[in-house]
Amino acid sequence: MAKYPHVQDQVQEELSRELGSRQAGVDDRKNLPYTDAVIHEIQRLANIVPMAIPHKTSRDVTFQGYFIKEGTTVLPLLTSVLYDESEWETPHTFNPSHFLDKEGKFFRRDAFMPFSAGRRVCLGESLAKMELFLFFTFLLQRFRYTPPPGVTEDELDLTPAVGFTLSPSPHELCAVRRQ
Ligand code: HEM
Repeated sequence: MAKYPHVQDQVQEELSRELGSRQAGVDDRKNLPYTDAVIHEIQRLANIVPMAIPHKTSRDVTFQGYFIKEGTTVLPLLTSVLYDESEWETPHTFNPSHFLDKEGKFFRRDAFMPFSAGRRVCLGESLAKMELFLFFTFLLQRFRYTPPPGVTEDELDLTPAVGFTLSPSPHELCAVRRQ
């Protein structure tokens, strides 16, 4: 967020306008389209589970012209969908407009699948979405985030640490209490 101060301003403006000093509840999501779009865009670009979980075909299957034999290990590459250049206007750039229509209303995108898809989709999807919304709004209502003194936004290295998941590399950030 610190690298995108205008985004932080717009989220905080929407939170103040719609909620005043009241804390957001899960039902507020529909009244906070910009905030919702920002959370979705963070999840899309952060791509924290790039390879989902390995699966195995339970029978022979032909998928998009390719024959896949029963018992084949399949790794769904979620990155290929979340960064698909034919699906997203700016696939490699943070852009909440990916989830906003011309009137500024939130809209879903089929290519948004950080929780994967199908029968083995993440079981915790609803819980995780609820938690992300409540944590994010709670923190943005109370704090403004900036780079540490002496560091410019361009100097912040947001390159993730790569493992089974992509997670933020250790870095310092200031959380300044809002009035
Ligand atoms: C932002 C948070 C989360 C993300 C991005 C995420 C993403 C994923 C992904 C990509 C998979 C693999 C699905 C597949 O193999 O096709 C998965 C599986 C799973 N997730 Fe999550 N997850 C999150 C949070 C959670 C939470 C909070 C829980 C539980 C409370 C949870 C429980 C599970 C379980 C049980 C599976 C295995 C489902 C199965 O194999 O049938 N996840 N998750």
